[in-house]
Amino acid sequence: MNSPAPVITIDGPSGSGKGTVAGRLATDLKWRLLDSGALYRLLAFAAANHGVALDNEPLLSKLAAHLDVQFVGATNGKAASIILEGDDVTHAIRSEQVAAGASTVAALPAVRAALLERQRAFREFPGLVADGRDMGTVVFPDAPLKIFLTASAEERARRRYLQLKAKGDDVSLPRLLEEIRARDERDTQRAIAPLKPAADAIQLDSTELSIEQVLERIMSEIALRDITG
Ligand SMILES: Nc1ncnc2c1ncn2[C@@H]1O[C@H](COP(=O)(O)OP(=O)(O)OP(=O)(O)O)[C@@H](O)[C@H]1O
Ligand SMILES: Nc1ccn([C@H]2C[C@H](O)[C@@H](COP(=O)(O)O)O2)c(=O)n1
Repeated sequence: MNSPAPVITIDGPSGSGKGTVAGRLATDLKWRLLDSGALYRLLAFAAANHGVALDNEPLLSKLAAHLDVQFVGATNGKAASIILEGDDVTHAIRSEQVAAGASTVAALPAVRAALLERQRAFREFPGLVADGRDMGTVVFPDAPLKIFLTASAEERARRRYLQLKAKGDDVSLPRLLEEIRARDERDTQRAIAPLKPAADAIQLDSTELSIEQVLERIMSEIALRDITG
């Protein structure tokens, strides 16, 4: 039997650097990228547009199954733009408000079930880098390399603060820390597919590491396992 395309999963809490590292890896390896958080963000955003409450599980799961979304320019690396129902929402889905909504709808089992196959469909040769919360535990349990990337909540809030400030947003560091802690709590405590390292994941604390150092560590794990697409 032919082996499926290899997958490198990168899971971890908000602000640990998953998206940045996954995007860089996908670009360097020339593999596809799955930003699974974007799907939950898109669903929360679409729910607000359609006036669907964030606890209406039957309607949200229908919306998730029929989400009209295109990742434009997403052959590898990050999608250049994300189009939802014809509108460019690339930047709009990145707010902390949408993130909180995403974390809320993500706790609903029917929503996760509706998005499962859509995520698995990203797996194509030469390979896939998948970033999220349950990539290694639920979506791609057979991935040959699983990374669980963490950093202290204070460092993650500081990174988010710098990121939003650079975009010109008016932000408060204590408020961001509070939001990060609330999201950590929701993502780790939910009953279904909670944020946790897979038993065979490599745990990497990036609090005191640069992005380049994180990438070097992951590249050495790829070489060690002889992973090729
Ligand atoms: N090791 C690092 N050192 C310093 N800054 C970092 C590091 N890793 C990521 N960053 C910066 O932190 C910010 C958040 O990173 P990123 O968006 O990749 O996190 P994330 O884990 O994907 O978060 P989320 O789950 O909320 O999308 C970005 O501005 C990124 O450049
Ligand atoms: N695999 C995933 C990806 C994301 N989520 C939820 C939980 C997050 O707080 C939220 C936004 O994700 P982000 O874009 O910040 O990575 O979406 C999840 O439950 N499972």
